[in-house]
Amino acid sequence: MAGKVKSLVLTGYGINSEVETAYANTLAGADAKIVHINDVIDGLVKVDDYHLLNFPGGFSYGDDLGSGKAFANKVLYAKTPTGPMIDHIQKFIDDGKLIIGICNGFQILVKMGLLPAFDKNYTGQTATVFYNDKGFRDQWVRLKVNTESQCVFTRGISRIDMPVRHGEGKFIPGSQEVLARLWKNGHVALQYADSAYQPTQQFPDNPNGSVDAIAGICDETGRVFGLMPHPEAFNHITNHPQYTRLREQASRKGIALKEEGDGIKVWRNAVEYIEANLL
Ligand SMILES: NC(=O)CC[C@H](N)C(=O)O
Repeated sequence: MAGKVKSLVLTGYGINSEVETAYANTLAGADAKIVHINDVIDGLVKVDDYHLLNFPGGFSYGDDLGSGKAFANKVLYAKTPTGPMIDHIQKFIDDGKLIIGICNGFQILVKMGLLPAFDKNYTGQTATVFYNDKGFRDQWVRLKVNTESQCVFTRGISRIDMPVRHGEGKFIPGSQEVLARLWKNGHVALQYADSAYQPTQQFPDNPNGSVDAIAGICDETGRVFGLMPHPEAFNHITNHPQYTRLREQASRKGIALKEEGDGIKVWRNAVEYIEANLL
């Protein structure tokens, strides 16, 4: 293995999860750097120098114009000294690199048109993430992973728990055709699930009313991934609301509970992929 996985965590006005997201990257073995989007636009930092690009959660630009919309437009229309920022992102994807968008980051990717993306066409919005059916939600959710999906970040995971904290997480594809293609092409990666880890439309297991209980999707390469729940917020087993029960169950069985939270697996998968394919 030559060198270390380099991960860029974008921040900007109103983003609030960049430190946790960088920490998750670090736990998974990446070298993470938090960078303000304006430093990328000014050419002080080049996305090209990194392998993994993180769009973290938050309330960018106060959620004005709809969550993520202003930040998305900034990425779409900003010019760096070496050309439009979006061209650098397109090159990043073409070079086989990885992008993850979490919560506000997912909203940004959707509103930029990076997700959903078909036929490697990353322009034009084909879905939205709209107001939750029942207002802002701050809770843990169970997620069923679509093991048929090519998503690199969810490899080897069949179910996972994570918290959500958002008011605009209702994923709505722009048409039935978009929804059908998401399923047919293995783009649906995560669905909100009930206690048997079956996908559900029932509140609060499905916290926002997302169509087909969709909580996360990827593109056709499996290297661009976005999700509403926060994997970075499950970095240690004690984050889990059932932690004491899990600890008792484990001690009854005489097994040691592993310390690391399941959310870190998402970045471990990314790091493993980059080490195998890009270093
Ligand atoms: N935690 C977040 O990233 C929140 C996203 C967005 N501000 C919303 O409320 O929907």
